[in-house]
Amino acid sequence: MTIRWGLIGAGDIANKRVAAAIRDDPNSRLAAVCRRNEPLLHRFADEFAAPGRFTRAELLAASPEVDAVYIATPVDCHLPQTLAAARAGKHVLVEKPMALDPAECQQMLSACAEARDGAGVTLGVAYYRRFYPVVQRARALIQSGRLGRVLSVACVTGNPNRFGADDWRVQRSRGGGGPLMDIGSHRIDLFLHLLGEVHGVKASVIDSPDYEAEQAATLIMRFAHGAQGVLQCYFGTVDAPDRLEIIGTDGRVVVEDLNAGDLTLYTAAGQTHEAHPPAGNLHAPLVADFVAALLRGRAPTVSGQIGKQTSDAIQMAYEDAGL
Ligand SMILES: NC(=O)C1=CN([C@@H]2O[C@H](COP(=O)(O)OP(=O)(O)OC[C@H]3O[C@@H](n4cnc5c(N)ncnc54)[C@H](OP(=O)(O)O)[C@@H]3O)[C@@H](O)[C@H]2O)C=CC1
Ligand SMILES: O=C1CO[C@H](CO)[C@@H](O)[C@@H]1O
Repeated sequence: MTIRWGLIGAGDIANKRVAAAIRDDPNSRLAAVCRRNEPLLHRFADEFAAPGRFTRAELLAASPEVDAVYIATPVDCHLPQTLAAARAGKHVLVEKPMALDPAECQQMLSACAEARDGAGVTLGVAYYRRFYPVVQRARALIQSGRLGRVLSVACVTGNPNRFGADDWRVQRSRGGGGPLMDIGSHRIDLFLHLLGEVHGVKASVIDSPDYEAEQAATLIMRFAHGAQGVLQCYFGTVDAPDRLEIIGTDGRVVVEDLNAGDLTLYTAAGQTHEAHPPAGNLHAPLVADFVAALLRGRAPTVSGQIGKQTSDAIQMAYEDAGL
């Protein structure tokens, strides 16, 4: 069976990765695209050979030619567009962060559970970093006991863009926050994947002189087995740091650049280097996993419930920082 996708949002990430991931997936077809700018809509739909073209998300969602909707719009659109898709009985894979706050995530979960007269539709969130080979290797090292008792996982991330106040990513009403929402969210999902449930969050933020959202955020999180997660995230850095370090009582793992995938393992026996680069389009395993979930009747790896846990942690952080 082939999943006929409707893609809502045809901007940066749709153009760079999402449409190609759908086009290249053997069990998927890009059936329709939606954005409000009509000339750009046709240009995008022509490039990816999508027959259906819509300027209103609810019309795409209602199309009988669409089985599942991929939402790649600014964060404030995720809730209304998920509700429209769920009401039309369509499965939803939504970009990260899942929504502006946990209350919105809950509305999305409820709408998807109640869809199709209570039978429900599948909801997934695009935290694709779980599929990185280097992340899978780091998780296996933790689970094998090779690192001993894990004391902490730390991530540093930055985006060098100098965002202006008119960019949705730095407007609380449109992006929900700044770097914590935009790039910190990916790393919180990694912490959840590596360490389990979050038990508490302490946070501090630095305001930006140029826009409403924070420019920097530092979080210390407590996880289920007592380990801590330490997250630093920034907008306006000189380059794009993307570092992971795991410290255990018997071993330490350093991944200088998660997108490159080189891992160094330090143990009492010395250090070893391993290469686990991601293969091709980073969104391809995410789309393949969601399609497999639909075809096999299982939950996607990053379900809506899992995606909401990151939003819960972000809300705890903003509250602790007094925002
Ligand atoms: N997973 C990842 O690594 C990445 C994820 N993202 C996430 O993807 C999402 C989109 O980001 P990005 O592509 O950078 O954003 P852009 O601003 O580049 O693109 C947004 C797109 O959404 C469309 N859009 C906006 N409002 C509506 C609406 N009401 N109805 C239909 N279409 C609309 C815009 O077109 P128009 O104005 O014509 O409607 C545009 O095509 C965000 O959640 C972001 O966090 C982004 C980058 C990387
Ligand atoms: O990983 C990413 C790359 O940068 C983008 C812009 O800050 C993010 O939205 C995205 O999640």
